[in-house]
Amino acid sequence: MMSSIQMSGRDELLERFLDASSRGDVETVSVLTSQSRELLNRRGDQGWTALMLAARNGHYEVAKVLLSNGCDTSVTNRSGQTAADVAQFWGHRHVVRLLAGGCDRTRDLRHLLPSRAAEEPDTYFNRELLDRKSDRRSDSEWLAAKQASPETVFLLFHQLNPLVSSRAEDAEDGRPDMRLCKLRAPAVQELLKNSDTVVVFLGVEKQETGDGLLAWFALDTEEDPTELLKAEDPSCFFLPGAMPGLLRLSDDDAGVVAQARSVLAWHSRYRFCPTCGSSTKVEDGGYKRTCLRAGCRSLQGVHNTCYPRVDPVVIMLVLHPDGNQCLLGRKKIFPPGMFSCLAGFVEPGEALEAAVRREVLEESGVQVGPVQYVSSQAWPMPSCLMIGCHCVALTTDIKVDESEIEEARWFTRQQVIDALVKDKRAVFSMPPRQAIAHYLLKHWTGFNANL
Ligand SMILES: NC(=O)C1=CN([C@@H]2O[C@H](COP(=O)(O)OP(=O)(O)OC[C@H]3O[C@@H](n4cnc5c(N)ncnc54)[C@H](OP(=O)(O)O)[C@@H]3O)[C@@H](O)[C@H]2O)C=CC1
Ligand SMILES: [Mg+2]
Ligand SMILES: [Mg+2]
Ligand SMILES: [Mg+2]
Ligand SMILES: [Zn+2]
Repeated sequence: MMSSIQMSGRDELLERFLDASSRGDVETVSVLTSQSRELLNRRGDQGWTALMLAARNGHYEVAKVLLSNGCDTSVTNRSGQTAADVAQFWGHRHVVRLLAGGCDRTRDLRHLLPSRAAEEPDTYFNRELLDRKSDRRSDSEWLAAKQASPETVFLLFHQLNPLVSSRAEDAEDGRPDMRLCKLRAPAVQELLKNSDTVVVFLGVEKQETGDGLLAWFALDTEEDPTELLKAEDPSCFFLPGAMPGLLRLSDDDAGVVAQARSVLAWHSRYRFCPTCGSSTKVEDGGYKRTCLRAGCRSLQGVHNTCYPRVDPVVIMLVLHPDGNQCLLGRKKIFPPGMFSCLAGFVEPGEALEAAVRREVLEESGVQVGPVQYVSSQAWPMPSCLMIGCHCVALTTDIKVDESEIEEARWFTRQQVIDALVKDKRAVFSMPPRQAIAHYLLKHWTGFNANL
């Protein structure tokens, strides 16, 4: 008898508590909460908690009192909805934001990520001019015949700098003003005779010509071949330095250079077997180096020492939780005034999302919540794959890692737009249009700006 009276007393208290929450009666909710904390997360007959009822009716102040008393935001009703889901469904955005601040912010912050672009961006270095024809790489007879063919195109590199000629007439701001020199077999005969010269098969032109498939190869020489090339176009020269020289090509040439330079750079650094130090032989049209020592471990099982390497790098535009600012940093080596996205190498045993969070925290002290992949870019310096992401910050205080970054700052959307259009009010300058950082910024501003 006693216990049933106690039970009904408790139920009555719960009824009053839920009713007050539902009506937005802050005072009653506060008083009852201080009397009995166990009411906070209890469900009523319908399976709803006080927080859900407050969320249903958009009672912000009630939700605040409940949260400040330690109410659990992860409790669900019979349909599996949290209070935040209820507030979201009924369109009470201020309550959604309040609840997101309490427990699972990730869900709400996701809304700040731009939606995917309708089309894949045609990013510099990504153009696939040639068909790589990887099935032909193991056909040494076919490759030899192609190398002897007078039609075949050879791209020459000297210490990884491509042979180019200048198109002075195009030397306007930002326009490509360098074109690759396409040599034919006689010009590279002497170099091909040298057994140290590595020749990489790049692929064939997508359009067939009269004699069938037109093949392209690339080779790199350590020795300066200028003497050998005297008979060729005297205006050709080796484009010095990776940056910014490699950004001066046409999109078609840049795509071929991305492929050729990365593979050639690998050959120049991996002459010997990385497992046992023995000599290696070049196979598969320059796409493989196999150890010559019988029994070497590199010849067994899955291994990554025989094939050209690619280093994944995450590059991310970090968005402020207010949705209107983004985090950019500058390295000492950047041109004055330029700020760009933070970036860093993915480490072994790390997912992309974890790499994004770690690198942003290391370089800026900012904690990152949701991460979204956007698009990628080959970056042949020497063989990075830039993996472009947008992500949203959970914290906003900046503490720069000075060994990597000189300065990092939040910039508003308007400031990014000013920099994009090179307005005179611009407070920083954009990374070059050829860099995926530029695209990540541009795509973000296009998201809901009335450009
Ligand atoms: N396309 C674009 O828009 C952009 C491209 N990038 C490219 O991204 C790459 C990486 O960015 P970054 O910020 O430098 O990277 P991190 O932030 O990871 O830091 C670079 C440091 O990591 C070390 N490091 C070098 N190579 C590797 C590797 N393979 N794996 C792990 N750590 C390594 C080096 O240290 P130590 O010198 O002490 O050995 C280097 O100074 C760069 O090559 C850069 O050119 C960067 C920004 C924009
Ligand atoms: Mg770093
Ligand atoms: Mg970095
Ligand atoms: Mg790093
Ligand atoms: Zn070996």
